[in-house]
Amino acid sequence: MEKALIIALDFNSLEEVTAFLDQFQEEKLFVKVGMELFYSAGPSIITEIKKRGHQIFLDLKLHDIPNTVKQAMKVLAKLDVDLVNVHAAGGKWMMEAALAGLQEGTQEGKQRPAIIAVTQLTSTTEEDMQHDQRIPLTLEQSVLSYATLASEAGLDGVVCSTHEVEAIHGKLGNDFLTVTPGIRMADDDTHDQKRIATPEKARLLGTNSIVVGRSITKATSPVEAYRLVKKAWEGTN
Ligand SMILES: O=C(O)c1cc(=O)[nH]c(=O)n1[C@@H]1O[C@H](COP(=O)(O)O)[C@@H](O)[C@H]1O
Repeated sequence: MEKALIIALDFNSLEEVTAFLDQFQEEKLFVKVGMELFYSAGPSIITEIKKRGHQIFLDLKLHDIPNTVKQAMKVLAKLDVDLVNVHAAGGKWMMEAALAGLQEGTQEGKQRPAIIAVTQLTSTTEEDMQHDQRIPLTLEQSVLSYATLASEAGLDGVVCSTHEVEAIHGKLGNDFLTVTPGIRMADDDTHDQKRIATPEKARLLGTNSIVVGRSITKATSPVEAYRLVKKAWEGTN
């Protein structure tokens, strides 16, 4: 997967998505469809976005017993998406089953969507993790351990914060994808995100792709905000 700036389309209707995308005219984007949009608009939202030529990260963060995740992935493979995800906390068998389902569901001659595992959410601090999940490790150790499991299961990469990217690439190589949300420009509201970085910092740390939602979608001018983030991410400012 090419390095990308992925816009999180956290809207709840096709109308809102269309109004947002129309502002970008012919420009081809990489967008993320998450739970809010998928649950409200249904699978046809994927066809609508694809018709416009955009790439899609379908972020449903599957986490269930291996058979359930495998069968769900088989169904998702029929949708024309480029990237999907699961929670690494579901374990290695579950991740192997997710990959197998995706492979089985992908039509012959078509490319299988890339699959990555969420490690520790970017809204989680080390203290939260140790207290709520009872994991007696540093946050980086936990992320690295989940990333190693995901790699052993044959997945293409992980969702993590920029703070763990160097450790992951150091252990698992630069081809193992790191997709990092929690991206904010220096003056932006951080909202519920805890492990954050600017797009410049993400680039310098070697992140493969960044995910940006509210800093673009809630901006007064989303197109202008997108251009600023893109320049910083690509190092062309
Ligand atoms: O899997 C994700 O995309 C994800 C994982 C994670 O650890 N943190 C995280 O914020 N996300 C998603 O990335 C997006 C970030 O949105 P903003 O905080 O608005 O930029 C949201 O759609 C989240 O669901």
